[in-house]
Amino acid sequence: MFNWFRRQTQKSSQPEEPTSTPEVEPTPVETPTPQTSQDDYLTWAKTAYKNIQQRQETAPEPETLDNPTEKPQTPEVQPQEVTEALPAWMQKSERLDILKETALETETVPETPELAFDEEFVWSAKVLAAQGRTPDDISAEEISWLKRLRQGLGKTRRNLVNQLKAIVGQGPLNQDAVTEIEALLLQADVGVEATDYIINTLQTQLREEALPPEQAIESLKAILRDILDRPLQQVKNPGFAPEKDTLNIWLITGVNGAGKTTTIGKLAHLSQKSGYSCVIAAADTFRAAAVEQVKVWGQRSNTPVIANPGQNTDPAAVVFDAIAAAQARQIDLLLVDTAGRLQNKKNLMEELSKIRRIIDKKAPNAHVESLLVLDATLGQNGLRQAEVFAESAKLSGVVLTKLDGTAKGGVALAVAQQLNLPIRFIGAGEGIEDLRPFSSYEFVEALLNG
Ligand SMILES: Nc1nc2c(ncn2[C@@H]2O[C@H](COP(=O)(O)OP(=O)(O)OP(=O)(O)O)[C@@H](O)[C@H]2O)c(=O)[nH]1
Repeated sequence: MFNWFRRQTQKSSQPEEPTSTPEVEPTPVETPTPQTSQDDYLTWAKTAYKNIQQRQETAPEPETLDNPTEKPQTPEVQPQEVTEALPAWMQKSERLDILKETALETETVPETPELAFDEEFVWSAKVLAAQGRTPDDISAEEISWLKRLRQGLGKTRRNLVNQLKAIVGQGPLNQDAVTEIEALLLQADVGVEATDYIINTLQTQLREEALPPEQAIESLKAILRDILDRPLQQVKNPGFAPEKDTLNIWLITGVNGAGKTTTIGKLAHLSQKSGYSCVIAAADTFRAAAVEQVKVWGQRSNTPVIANPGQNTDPAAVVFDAIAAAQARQIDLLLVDTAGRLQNKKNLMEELSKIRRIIDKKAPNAHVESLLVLDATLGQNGLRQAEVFAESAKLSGVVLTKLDGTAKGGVALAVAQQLNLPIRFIGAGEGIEDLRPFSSYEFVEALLNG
């Protein structure tokens, strides 16, 4: 079973436990170094492709959610019924119908995607090779995610980065170049603070030595990675895997529409397929439709949803029930959906601290994280909302959604620089597979080297 949460994504970091057992005989292929030629990368990619194909040929039937080959250890928790007294406006919800329809479609999404040996495969293989991976231990899933990430960031890359590369690649920065770069970064919602930092650092480096274009780009990449990774220096767990043998509780916050429900569904799916049992608490009781939507995603990800009947019930009571259910079944991860649309900061703060109190009382040894879901398409406006949540919710990280199709992918840098919060997961599509743990290395490569 491939553990997405413990995947090795940086050259320096080691996985804490083996991510997968290679089923093919290892083929000796040199790990590429920064000086590696395109030919060597191509050889590496071809070997990786062959290995993936061999593994797929020998693998059992692809797992589907309808017919899992390895049943996730989810308990038979019966969620309390919520449906009996739906208000008329909700019963007619077209959005809900669409969600339900698409839920059925995605139930048969195969675990192992078909891959073509194309330019995107080679690019993805190169990103993995540069992180010290070997062609024997990479999976089709990883390649497929990198392809999606690269495609998702295409708009930002085209709008911002190609021009940026052209300017930075020219050598020492004159004042005109600085002004141009500044404008480009601000347009991509990188934010004033991160933009200033990038320009000052670049200028210092390029003033000290006139770097050839390729090296200048490498410098730029290092600066961006540094911004994205800096918030991790102050956290205890640079990785973000649920701890084994303890209850992990992740509070998912964010304004409605940011992609909270979708993120919960995708996270539940990701944890099940990475070997962690999961339960969802539908504690966004402010809106009855939110509970229904979470239940649809519970079905999609084969994850039990704990909910209370009726509208406007006490979210803390739902969390209480969900903790009891999770403890009884020794669940690894409890995902808590919280209400986003509370009238003011005071209400939000009160509700979140009430949930925290319940957790402290009922599960004092639980490992609690609080993740803010942010819509990347909102750019700087999203950050202002984030500040309210940051004050209310003791946030430990951000999930950046909707990176696909936006030209504002630069907001990731603003999140790290302005909020000083690590990005933990990114969403690059509406499907259940379109969310993965964040890697600054892969993000910057997809942004600058696509
Ligand atoms: N393109 C794209 N769309 C996304 C992504 N994540 C979520 N969405 C879409 O964003 C819309 C809102 O997502 P929800 O998960 O319902 O958002 P929410 O924050 O729970 O908001 P409410 O449903 O209003 O409670 C849906 O149409 C999702 O399909 C993403 O990564 N990419």
